[in-house]
Amino acid sequence: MSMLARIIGHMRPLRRQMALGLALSVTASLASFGLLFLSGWLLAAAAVAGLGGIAARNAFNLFLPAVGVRFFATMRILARYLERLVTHDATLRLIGRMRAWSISRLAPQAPALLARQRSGDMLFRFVSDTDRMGQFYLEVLVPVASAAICCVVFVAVMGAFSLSAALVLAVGLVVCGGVLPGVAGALSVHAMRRISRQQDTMHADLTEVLQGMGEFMFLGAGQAVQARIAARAADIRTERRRVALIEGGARSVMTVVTMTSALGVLAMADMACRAGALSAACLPMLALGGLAAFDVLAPLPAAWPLLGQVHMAAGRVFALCDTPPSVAPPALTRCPDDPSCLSLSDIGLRYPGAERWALRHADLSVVRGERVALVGPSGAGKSTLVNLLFRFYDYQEGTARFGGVDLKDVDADIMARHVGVVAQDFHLFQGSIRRNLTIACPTATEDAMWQALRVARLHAFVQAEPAGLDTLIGEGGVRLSGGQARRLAVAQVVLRNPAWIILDEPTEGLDAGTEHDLMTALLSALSPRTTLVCITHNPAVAARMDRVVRVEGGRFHEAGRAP
Ligand SMILES: Nc1ncnc2c1ncn2[C@@H]1O[C@H](COP(=O)(O)OP(=O)(O)OP(=O)(O)O)[C@@H](O)[C@H]1O
Repeated sequence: MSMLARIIGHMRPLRRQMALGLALSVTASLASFGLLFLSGWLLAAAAVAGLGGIAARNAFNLFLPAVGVRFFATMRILARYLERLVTHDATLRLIGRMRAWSISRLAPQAPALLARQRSGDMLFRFVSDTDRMGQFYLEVLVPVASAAICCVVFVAVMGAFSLSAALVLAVGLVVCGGVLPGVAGALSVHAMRRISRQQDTMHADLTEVLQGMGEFMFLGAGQAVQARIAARAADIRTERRRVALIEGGARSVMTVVTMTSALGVLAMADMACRAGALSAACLPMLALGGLAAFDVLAPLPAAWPLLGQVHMAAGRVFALCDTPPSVAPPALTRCPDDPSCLSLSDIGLRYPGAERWALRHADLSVVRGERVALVGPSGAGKSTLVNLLFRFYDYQEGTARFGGVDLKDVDADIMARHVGVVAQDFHLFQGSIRRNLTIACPTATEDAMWQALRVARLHAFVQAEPAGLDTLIGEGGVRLSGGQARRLAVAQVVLRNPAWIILDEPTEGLDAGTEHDLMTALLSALSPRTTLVCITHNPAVAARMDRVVRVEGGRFHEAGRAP
């Protein structure tokens, strides 16, 4: 299916509102035309009445065009206002729908998707590309469809007075509405593509710079990055200038064609008048109508290049959203019978595109209430256990059962209900400590929040802050130290009180005293039924667990049990 057909498919639920928007746009343009058309008649009527005295005044109906002019003037204002209201509302709804749809398609692909894509790129897809796809209705479909409908009406009205004038008008409208914008669009397509590509990369670069500003500075790469972004911005400016020149040129030629056509219409009407087929009073009416007809074409030079942009944006969004998720969703979702035991048997997991197996012939069994330390060299496959449990990546060999059901039948939402994780690269959200705790557990009371902070040994710090729970922690928790941020992540999990807790290096960045206090508070706060898996390089933390499992060569090796 073509890109535009797919966008139109997304517009289907809004079709009534969109059709109303188009109808209002057509009404406003017809009213505009009618206004000038009748104004010509009114001018002629006034002139005749002025020149001819009472007899002429009586012979010429001044009242009808005057009423018509007022009617069309009011109609134009009203229809234009309502059109803006309806079409903009429909566009915003369409953009909202496109965004919701793309998020629903992308969510099952994360985080495998993020391993392949730059986050700035993704942001651009969500914001600019979906915006542009929404503009298809407002800035392409409505102007083009409205122009096509109105032009047929204008030519028909003109034809009722003079066929030759209508023919001249039709030729002018086709040249201005079809040929010139089409040529301008074709000439600018290359520049538009380049702008789009450069913008894409620039947004991704900018996001990377904002996220890793410190690292760029440490690596002495700040100036090189700035220069790269400036070069892209300059390239975009040059291409924009080219597009503006092409569009400006098209508009200038359109003005010439408009004037020539209006003169042509006047000439044809004059000939008809001389031949006695038309009254002289109709001449100003047809001349002004001929001019007014071209107003409806004004948005078209911008609409064609935008169509190209919409096509590109839709291509990118659909390509991303159509990528099948790296892990197929369960055909039939099942809830674990007892969400506190895990059994892995002969598991083999290889990341997409990787040569090596992260886990191979791996067996592990963890039962309710156990406290297990996962230790082992860096890159051995410890954190891969989390990816496997949440099925961020699929395992290719063996069987895994969680709470008695096959892991392939449990989706990430159900897993999140039972398992709380503090990942190695945990993320805190912009805003306050309260907001971060509320995201983890929306129903948590203030007392529960303080209790969780106490277990995570963060309460003293939060109490000392003037804003307490409302202390702002900045983007990603930048206003917290590394150890404070990690303890807040631990507090989030404690607050959720899941049946399973997995902590990846929970004490990283903590001094020995705080580390000891945190583990003591955590172990005594957990219910004996809660299972705890601690991934750690710290022997002191491992020593506090019931069992130590060593991960090496992609396998789990029993390394000791507490007496
Ligand atoms: N998303 C990924 N895509 C491809 N390969 C990955 C990915 N995540 C991890 N790996 C690879 O899988 C192997 C196991 O990684 P894992 O993160 O499980 O190690 P780890 O034991 O937790 O290491 P560390 O103690 O350093 O955190 C490594 O060789 C790593 O390069």
